[in-house]
Amino acid sequence: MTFLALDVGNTRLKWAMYESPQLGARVLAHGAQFLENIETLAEGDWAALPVPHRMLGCVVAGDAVKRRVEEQMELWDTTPQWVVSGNAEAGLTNGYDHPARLGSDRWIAMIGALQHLRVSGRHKPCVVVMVGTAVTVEAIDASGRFLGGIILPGHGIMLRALESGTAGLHVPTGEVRDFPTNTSDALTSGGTFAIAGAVQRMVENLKHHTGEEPVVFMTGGAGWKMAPSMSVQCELVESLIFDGLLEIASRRFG
Ligand SMILES: Nc1ncnc2c1ncn2[C@@H]1O[C@H](COP(=O)(O)OP(=O)(O)O)[C@@H](O)[C@H]1O
Ligand SMILES: CC(C)(COP(=O)(O)O)[C@@H](O)C(=O)NCCC(=O)O
Ligand SMILES: [K+]
Repeated sequence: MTFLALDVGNTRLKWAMYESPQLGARVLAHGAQFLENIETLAEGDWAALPVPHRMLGCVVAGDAVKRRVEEQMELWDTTPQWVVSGNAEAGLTNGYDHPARLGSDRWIAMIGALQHLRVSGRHKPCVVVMVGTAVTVEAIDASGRFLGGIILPGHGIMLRALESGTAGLHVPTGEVRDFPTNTSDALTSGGTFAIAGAVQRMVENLKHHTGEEPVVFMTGGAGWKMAPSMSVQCELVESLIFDGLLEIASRRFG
């Protein structure tokens, strides 16, 4: 029973086709497209794929984008199913004031993180960092309760905000340096330290709250860029959202 997993963020649509909707299922094909290229999927990347029997996805890019994705899925007669954040799912409980208002990508990445903790036999609090268009940093206690999380701008938005709000900050991308001595390095290091510092703060908050050192997972399109600059130890798991989608799919369709 083939299974298509979709993660539609504010910059890119990421997809993966699996042999079955089960944890550990073999990946048959995967890819990513910028949102402006969604219309190429049915006649491009997806044209030669086997028909997915089931589909599960998350979309945080708005209803218009969701409709454009569903149009491409008309290639098959597979019903699109989109995850929404709830009160509880797959061992995770939601501490948000309005659970359904939590971004579904955040909810699913946390479910993926709990799955990683389970298979490695660790019963610990964890922090989940997603570095995409925006950056999110979530805190989960050892019982699987999502306590809360923060949202900050990603690298691109930080740079664009500074460029558009100032006269003198139109410069090429720089390097991350401890003590930047030019504008390019100052901007690149500033963005990187903002994210690394926010994660460190959340780790401290959670450690203080639970009395235990949390496990830190990081994911998202720009996760690899942040990894060398993190000030706390963290595990880079590129597939966290897909692992979460597979976990949910296993329970719903498996
Ligand atoms: N090859 C790449 N293509 C697109 N974005 C990339 C790439 N490598 C790194 N990035 C960074 O990742 C971010 C997009 O990550 P992604 O996880 O796709 O975001 P979202 O889930 O919000 O769509 C971009 O802002 C960019 O900084
Ligand atoms: C925080 C987000 C913008 C992250 O989006 P992304 O960077 O993955 O494109 C998204 O999860 C979202 O729109 N959340 C809804 C608000 C909330 O989670 O509180
Ligand atoms: K995302």
